[in-house]
Amino acid sequence: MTVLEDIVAGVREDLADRQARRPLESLKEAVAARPSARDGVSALRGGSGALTIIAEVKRSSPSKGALADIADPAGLATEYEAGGAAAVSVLTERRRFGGSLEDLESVRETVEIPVLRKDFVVSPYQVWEARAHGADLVLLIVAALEQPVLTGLVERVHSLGMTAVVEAHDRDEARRALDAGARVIGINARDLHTLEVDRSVFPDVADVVPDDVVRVAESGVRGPHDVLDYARAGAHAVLVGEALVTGGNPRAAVADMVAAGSHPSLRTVRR
Ligand SMILES: O=P(O)(O)OC[C@@H](O)[C@@H](O)c1c[nH]c2ccccc12
Repeated sequence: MTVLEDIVAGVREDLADRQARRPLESLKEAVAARPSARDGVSALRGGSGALTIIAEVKRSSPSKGALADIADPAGLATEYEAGGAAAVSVLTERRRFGGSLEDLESVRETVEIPVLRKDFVVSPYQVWEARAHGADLVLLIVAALEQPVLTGLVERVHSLGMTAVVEAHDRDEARRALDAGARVIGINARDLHTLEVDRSVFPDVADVVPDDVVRVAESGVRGPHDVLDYARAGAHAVLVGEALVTGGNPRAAVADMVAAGSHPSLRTVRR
């Protein structure tokens, strides 16, 4: 079993428990009572042509173990927003990442910027759940999904007014993401089967993603230098977790990355 398969097996068990406790009808009622989702595409594209930052609330990871306690996820998200983040990503997977839907809910209640549910979504139930707890964007991982299921989930996310961030790790997966109707593609430098990070994945995969689709570079961003490299390689947005939760000053760390992403030298290379 690869790491990804192992994580998804655990996710399916937890999902079955939640489904047994709360019927889909109840989630649908909660969704109907919510204000509409915020526009994730506009937020990630930014206004001025500068690269945008998605800052992640991440307690632990399968590759590094515990990263940060994060007793107050909403407080952390507020720091991210103050630093200039365009969106907040909240890990909701419990077993390996220490997240929860309560984290998602509390972040959504606190910040004005769009919020991404980061999890291993395999069923429409989780999409309803995401919206019921306030998500504006939902991650879908190509490597974890058969093509018809992926397409169905993208449609469900969009039909609920949210934006799917469809994650790919190679060119074939990026083509599958486009075929499934993705308007935002996350290009993950980390291989979810082995957990290896390879920053050369982004330029290789970005090549098959047209300019009208938002390109998000994910994982392994250590600081402003990596942000600048990804911007030069054509990223519209960069998703950062570990470097922000372990650095001690999340607001300043985001602000430094935002500054790197608006560097004047980028104006000639980016659209
Ligand atoms: O902590 P990092 O290396 O900055 O990575 C953040 C994010 O890209 C990573 O958490 C991630 C990317 N894709 C995922 C899919 C599931 C869980 C987590 C992820």
